Formats: sequence, C-alpha cells, structure tokens
Amino acid sequence: MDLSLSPSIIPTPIIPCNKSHTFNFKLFPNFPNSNSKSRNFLGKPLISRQNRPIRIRIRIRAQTPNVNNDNDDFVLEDVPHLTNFLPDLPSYPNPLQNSKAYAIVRQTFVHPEDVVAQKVVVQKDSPRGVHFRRAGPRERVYFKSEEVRACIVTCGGLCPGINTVIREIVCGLNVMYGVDDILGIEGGYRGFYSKNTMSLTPKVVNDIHKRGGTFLRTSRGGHDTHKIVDNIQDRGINQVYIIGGDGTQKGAALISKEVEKRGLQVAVAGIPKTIDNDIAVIDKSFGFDTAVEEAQRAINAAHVEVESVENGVGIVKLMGRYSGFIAMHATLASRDVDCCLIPENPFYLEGPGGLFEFVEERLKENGHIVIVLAEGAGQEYVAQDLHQVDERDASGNRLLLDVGLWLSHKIKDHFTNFKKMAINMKYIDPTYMIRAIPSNASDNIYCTLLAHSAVHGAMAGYTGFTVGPVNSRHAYIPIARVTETQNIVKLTNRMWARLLASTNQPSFLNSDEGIPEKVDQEPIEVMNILNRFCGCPPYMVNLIEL
Ligand SMILES: Nc1ncnc2c1ncn2[C@@H]1O[C@H](COP(=O)(O)OP(=O)(O)OP(=O)(O)O)[C@@H](O)[C@H]1O
Ligand SMILES: O=P(O)(O)OC[C@H]1O[C@](O)(CO)[C@@H](O)[C@@H]1O
Ligand SMILES: [Mg+2]
Repeated sequence: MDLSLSPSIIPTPIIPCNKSHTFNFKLFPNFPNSNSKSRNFLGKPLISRQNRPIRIRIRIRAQTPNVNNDNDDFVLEDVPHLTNFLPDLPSYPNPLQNSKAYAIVRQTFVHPEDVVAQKVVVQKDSPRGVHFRRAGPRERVYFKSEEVRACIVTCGGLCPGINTVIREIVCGLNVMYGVDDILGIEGGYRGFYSKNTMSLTPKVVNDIHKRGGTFLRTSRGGHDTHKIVDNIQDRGINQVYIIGGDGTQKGAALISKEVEKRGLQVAVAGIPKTIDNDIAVIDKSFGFDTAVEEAQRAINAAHVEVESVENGVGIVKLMGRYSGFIAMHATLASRDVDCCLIPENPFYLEGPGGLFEFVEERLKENGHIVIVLAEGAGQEYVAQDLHQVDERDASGNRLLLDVGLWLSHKIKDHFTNFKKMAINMKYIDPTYMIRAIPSNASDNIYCTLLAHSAVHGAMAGYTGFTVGPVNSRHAYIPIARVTETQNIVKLTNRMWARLLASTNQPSFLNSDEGIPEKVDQEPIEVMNILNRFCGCPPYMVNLIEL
C-alpha cells in the first residue's frame, strides 16, 4: 500500500474495510531537535530517544466476512445467523405476538430490512456507508421457549449496571419469551469448567440491580475455548450471554466460532461492558455516566479541600487505562478542574508550557488548583522514574503504576525544594469507588435495553454479535468490529477543544511543531494502533513503511 509521508505528521492511510492488509512499519519518535525547549516528564530534553526506531508489524483483518454490498455504496456489516451453518433449522412464531404488554404497540417486530447507519452526519453526495442490523424482536424465532437453556457469564473488571443487565436478561427471557431455564456461570470464563452453575429466576435476581458489582462474580484470565464449548455442550446450553469488555468480547468471538465449527445450535450474544468507555462503534458503554457522576464527588471534595487552605493542590486520579474519557467528561461536568491529564495527551512537568509552570500560575491567581488525572497517563515516565518492570494481570493487561502518587510527589518536591514555596497537597484516589456502585437511573434504562436487545437477537437465531447503540439506535454488531480497535479520546475532535477552552490548561503540544494537521476520523485504524503502540498521539511519530 502506498503511504504518503510528511515530515512530522503521520499519514492517514485509507484502508478498505473489507480487505486484509499487513504493514511493516519503522517508527521514529518525532522528538524535536536539541534546540527544542520541550522536556519529558523528568525534565530532560526530548532528544535522548531520537534515532531509536521501533519496528512493528500491523495486521489489519477484514472487518467482517458478512459484508453485503449489492447496492453500490450501501454496506451492511451483518452478523452471523444460526441458519448460516444449520440451514434446516425450523423457525416458530415469536411468542411476543401474544404479549399483553406489546398488544397495542404499532410495530411489535423490527422490519427485517431495518438497519442503523454508522454515520449520520453526511453531505448530499456522501456514500451511504456502513450499516448494522437494527436490534429488536423478529417475527420468527429459532428456539422453542421450553427448549431454551440459557446461561449468563460476566468477565473482566467491574462496572455499574452489570447486575441490571443480568436481571433484565433473566426477566426478559422469562417474561417476554416464557423461558425458565437460565443458568448463572460463576466467576467469569473459568467458571464454565471449574464451578457449579446457579439457577437464575426472576425471583432470584429481583433486587440485584440495586447493588454494585456482579451477582455472578467475575475474573480475568482463564479463557479456554475448547473447555468452555465442551461445557456448553455437556450442559445442553443453547443460548450464551456474555457480559464483558474488549477481552471478553474476543473470547466470545472464539466461542461463537467453535460453536459453528461443531455445528451446534447455540446462539452467542455479547453485551459490551467497560468503565473506560473505550469500546469501538457503540455510542457509550453502560455504567460510564454513573462513574462520571460519582467522580464529581471526589472532584468536589478535592476542590473544597484546596480552596480552604493556602496554596492547595488537589489531585484526583480516575480510571482510564488507555483512554481518558472518564477524566475528560468528569472535568467537563465539574468546572472546578484546572487541568485534566489523559493518556492520549502526553504532558511534561518542567520548562515553558509545562505543568509546574501552570500550577504556579494558578496558585498565584486563585490560591489553589485541582488536577484530574486518568490512571493511564504518563505510565512510561513513572516506570522509568521508579525503575519498574512491565507487569501484567491474568488476562495480559498491563498493570498500572500509581501516577497520582508519583505526580503528587513531583509537584511537592518541585515547590518545596526548588521554588521554596509551601504547598498543601491533597491526593484523592477514588478509582475503585466510581465503578463499585449501582448504576444510576439512566444507566439502568440503558442496561435494560441492552439486555432485551441481546435476548431478542439470540431468540431470533443471530449469533456472534454484540449489542449496542449506534447513533442512539440499538444494533447487532459483528463482534470483530468492536474488538479490532479501542476508542480513545481524539485530541483533534471538538470535545477535547471544549475541555481546553473550559480549563484553559496548557495543551502540552510542542510549540515548534504547532497544531497537528487536522486528520480525518474515518481511516483511523492504523493511527489507533500506532497510538496505542507508541503510547503517544499519532502525530508525534514519523512513519516509514519498510
Ligand atoms: N484475546 C483473547 N482471546 C480470548 N479470551 C480473552 C482474550 N482477551 C481476554 N480474554 C478473556 O476475557 C476475559 C476478560 O478479559 P479482560 O480481563 O481483558 O477484561 P475485559 O473484558 O477487557 O474487561 P475490562 O474492560 O474490565 O478490562 C478473561 O477471562 C480473559 O481470559
Ligand atoms: O479490576 P482490576 O483488575 O484492578 O483492573 C482495573 C482496570 O480495569 C478497568 O476498570 C477496566 O475495566 C480499568 O479502568 C482499570 O485500569
Ligand atoms: Mg479490556
């Protein structure tokens, strides 16, 4: 593929979504020359890593095997259906047609051709673009209610609303479809083969939405596709509901493929979950609003503390492993925050335009400052400073170092020892508190819709899908589509500009290079991967195809 190069801006290669590509790249950190005033987090000029190219290979797989593109520029990224590999599967009228609740609904069933557009802001001559199948009940179902044996599993970290999703899958299956054989798999994927199941009825799950956490418990690691599918087969399970983040959804895709390979009549439905709100394609992940709301309490506490003392510096650390959505939204919602630091926007401490300078300015101006920090920000610099080696959790996710503690020491040290200025540091770390709570009202409703969409999809025979809102309409999305990239805060989008306008904080961009060229949002795949790989925004690297 021909990638045009520019000296400091990464090109934006257009990658057709229906073809696979392999790229070999050599990445040169685009750090400024020795005359530059830019400093890294340790205050050293950003030249030491010059000329240390990183070689990487990026393989981009076709986004979906199920692309239906009969109509010129109309693309339907469809999800698999059980009849793709079990063509003789009988179908039945949907029991919802007898439901009193739906009796006066004008259109109980979703029209078979209803789709949801991925892009809604278009121009007169824009191509029609990518669409997903609209979620909702279908006229025909591929399971007899009395023959359904469903199971639910929750994996990965906690998130407000998991219990609501569990509750609504159980109640939705039971009330709408008359299903009463529903099993809970305990303790994540490993629970399939290492634990007994529990029986889930509307009565058992009646109150669980009022509690945080997951009623079924969770775990990381332990995904063994063969053992899991053996277990599904042995237990006679024919609908699998899998609630979890990107890792969990990758596991769900493997289960669904293995089910197809074995020719089993088992529908696999994924419900995306992550507090970080970094799942691709969908508008927002459930529990995110609740977490942002809870974060306000911590920010407020920090603000109250620091404005009550002289030279008060408040630091609040929020979740966000690779993406700063929680920090960004919590900052925008609060208006008490002076500076928001996220993984996507590397910051530096010393020198002009650095954090120390900004802290000093705000202390002089207002007598206090509040900094909100996403836990994934500046990780490599903390590691470098503390000489820490890379550690991983059971799922292979990088274990983060406490950047909040590190930053509070750095600021304290700078002002006490260098500036000879006494400051009052208040470090608040509410990371787990914002996700270990029950979901708020709007998240509860959102969780109900997700659960019902999953139930309708599985009953209708769809499989290997993830549910979620795309431009506010719920859709069935091929699992690979939500796992191939993770959303990150795009510094080139207006939302980040709104934040900068609201806090008036330094942008930490290298003034020698100016503002990065505006980049298109669509062909973002390669940029996302590079961003993740290099731990810095894409425009900070030069890219040369090998
Ligand atoms: N690539 C993968 N293939 C198969 N299974 C996976 C994969 N990645 C993770 N898993 C499994 O999915 C489960 C959850 O993964 P992980 O701990 O990464 O959390 P997650 O689903 O990404 O959620 P969170 O957003 O909380 O991190 C684990 O049991 C793990 O073994
Ligand atoms: O629950 P654990 O294993 O401590 O993981 C915490 C991580 O999980 C997440 O909440 C994602 O689910 C991240 O924000 C955080 O870094
Ligand atoms: Mg994850």
